[in-house]
Amino acid sequence: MTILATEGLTKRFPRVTALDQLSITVGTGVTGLVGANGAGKSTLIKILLGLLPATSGRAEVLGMDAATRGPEIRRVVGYMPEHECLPPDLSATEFVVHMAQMSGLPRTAARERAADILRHVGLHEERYRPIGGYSTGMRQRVKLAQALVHDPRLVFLDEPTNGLDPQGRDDMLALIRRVGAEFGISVLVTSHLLGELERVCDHVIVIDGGALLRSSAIGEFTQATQAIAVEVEEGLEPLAARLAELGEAVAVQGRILTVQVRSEGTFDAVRDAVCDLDLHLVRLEQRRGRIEDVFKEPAA
Ligand SMILES: Nc1ncnc2c1ncn2[C@@H]1O[C@H](COP(=O)(O)OP(=O)(O)OP(=O)(O)O)[C@@H](O)[C@H]1O
Repeated sequence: MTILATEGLTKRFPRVTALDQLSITVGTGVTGLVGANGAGKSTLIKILLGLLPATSGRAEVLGMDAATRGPEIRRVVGYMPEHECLPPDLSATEFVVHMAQMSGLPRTAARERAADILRHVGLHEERYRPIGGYSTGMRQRVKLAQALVHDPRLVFLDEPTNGLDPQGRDDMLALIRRVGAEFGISVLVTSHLLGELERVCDHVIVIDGGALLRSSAIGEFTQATQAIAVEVEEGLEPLAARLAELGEAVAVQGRILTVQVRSEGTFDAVRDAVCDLDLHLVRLEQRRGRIEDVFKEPAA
């Protein structure tokens, strides 16, 4: 089922083309939107919400034209903006209750719903304290809670892991996975890091300079960008030669041999070659794809 689609979507600012003839289709589940800073991710989200007019082309969300039906779209879509937007003097509870009421819930229902959602995102006693004293991780959770409080069908999360430490990132990614899997809400989440989106997304769209670079199910993506790094005490060259003979794509970089994962058999081939040549293995690890690698791949 199509959740949103764009066709030839273009947005020109006076000095820059932020979106350039972008045509994408997004289905249910968790979809990652990846691109370097300035690639046009936030601009796309604002157009989809009906907050910014496109220069040309079309954008549709849940079957509604974003150019004319922004308020209706915003009623059923949650939005977690990238930038800091929280009132420091209010508590998380006061703020999220307010946002729930703004979306039309009566006060009692708004209070109940806010308490539930704040618990789901992992804010407990601290939800009664002013937001001004919160850590970045807590603030990101409040932003996520307000995006979910009106029980949307779809949420747009703009760089939700920004500014978080590694543990905070992992927690936020796990939360995003739960939003998609347990709450059944479709998610469009942006990041400039492909590696972190790989862990939570069903589908990934990569944009660069406002244009589509690639759109694939996550399986195809990781396969295209996966590699194994092998280090042995001695005998890296013979190992590389053996694997090349077997048809594997290998590259030696210093003490590390990189083998592209082209099929499930690649892991076995590396293991068997190391055994056959009687080499001492120091390291065998999976390399995650980096966005730079994807940028070198032709668009699918
Ligand atoms: N209101 C605006 N006026 C002029 N230029 C803008 C405006 N909004 C965005 N841009 C420009 O459009 C391009 C795309 O910006 P956008 O914020 O969509 O990128 P992004 O992929 O979300 O990156 P980031 O994560 O850094 O925000 C950038 O070159 C940006 O400077």
